[in-house]
Amino acid sequence: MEILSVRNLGKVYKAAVSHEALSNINLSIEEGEFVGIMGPSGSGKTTLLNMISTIDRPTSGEIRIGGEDPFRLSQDQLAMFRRRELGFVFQSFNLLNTLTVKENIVLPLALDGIELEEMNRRVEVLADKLGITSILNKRTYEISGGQAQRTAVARAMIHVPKLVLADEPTGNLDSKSARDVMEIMDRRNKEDKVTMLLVTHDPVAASYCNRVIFIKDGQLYNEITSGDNQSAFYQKIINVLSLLGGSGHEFSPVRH
Ligand SMILES: Nc1ncnc2c1ncn2[C@@H]1O[C@H](COP(=O)(O)OP(=O)(O)OP(=O)(O)O)[C@@H](O)[C@H]1O
Repeated sequence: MEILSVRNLGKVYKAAVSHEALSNINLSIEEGEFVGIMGPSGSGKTTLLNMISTIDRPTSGEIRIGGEDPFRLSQDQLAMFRRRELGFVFQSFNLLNTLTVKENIVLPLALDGIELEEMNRRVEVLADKLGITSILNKRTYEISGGQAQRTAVARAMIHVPKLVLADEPTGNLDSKSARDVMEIMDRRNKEDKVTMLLVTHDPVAASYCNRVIFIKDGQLYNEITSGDNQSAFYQKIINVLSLLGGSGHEFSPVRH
């Protein structure tokens, strides 16, 4: 089943000088896929993710998530749609530091009026899978960056969304924690069939995906799919990145 469909998508930022950040983007993501988006700085990755997240509106074209066009919904319906159908993982974790780890994770369920017992049951199962059971009652300032990101992954998945969107989820992590987080996302994708879309500069993170889509200057540039061998896929990613070019920090240092 197709979870995400993007058709002829375009985005123009209107300012004193208008800027066409994306043009004619077409892509489709099937249920259970784990897809990466890569491209040089300024190529339009965040713009694309913001529109799929429904945070920003396209200038042209169409986005459908689970068959629904979110931009046709009213403000209230859209807020509910985001809360129920999407899960978000950001580079900066976006956890509320007055709450405990557990309270952060159950927040989407609490907002939806799910009963306490059911919330506890779900959080226990997920915390066990993500290896964060022992920190559930800690405040977020008492945990490490890697633990914070695992907490954010749990929060993004607790309500079983149709699509989890991740923007540089390993951006603020050391290489060991980055791998841990990617392995956790990979396992949830494989075992629970969570559909995930990830924007990243990090070829190691991207090598966990089934498919990586490259964009350049606001247009689709190339797409590669993973075989069974993650190291070979990593090398394929590096090869496309070197063809794509780029001005600097975005493809280095290579953490391998
Ligand atoms: N709100 C905005 N107003 C005007 N131009 C914008 C706005 N947001 C982004 N842009 C421009 O659109 C282009 C794409 O930006 P975007 O942030 O999507 O790139 P990116 O690929 O995510 O870059 P990075 O990897 O550096 O985060 C850039 O040229 C950027 O300057």
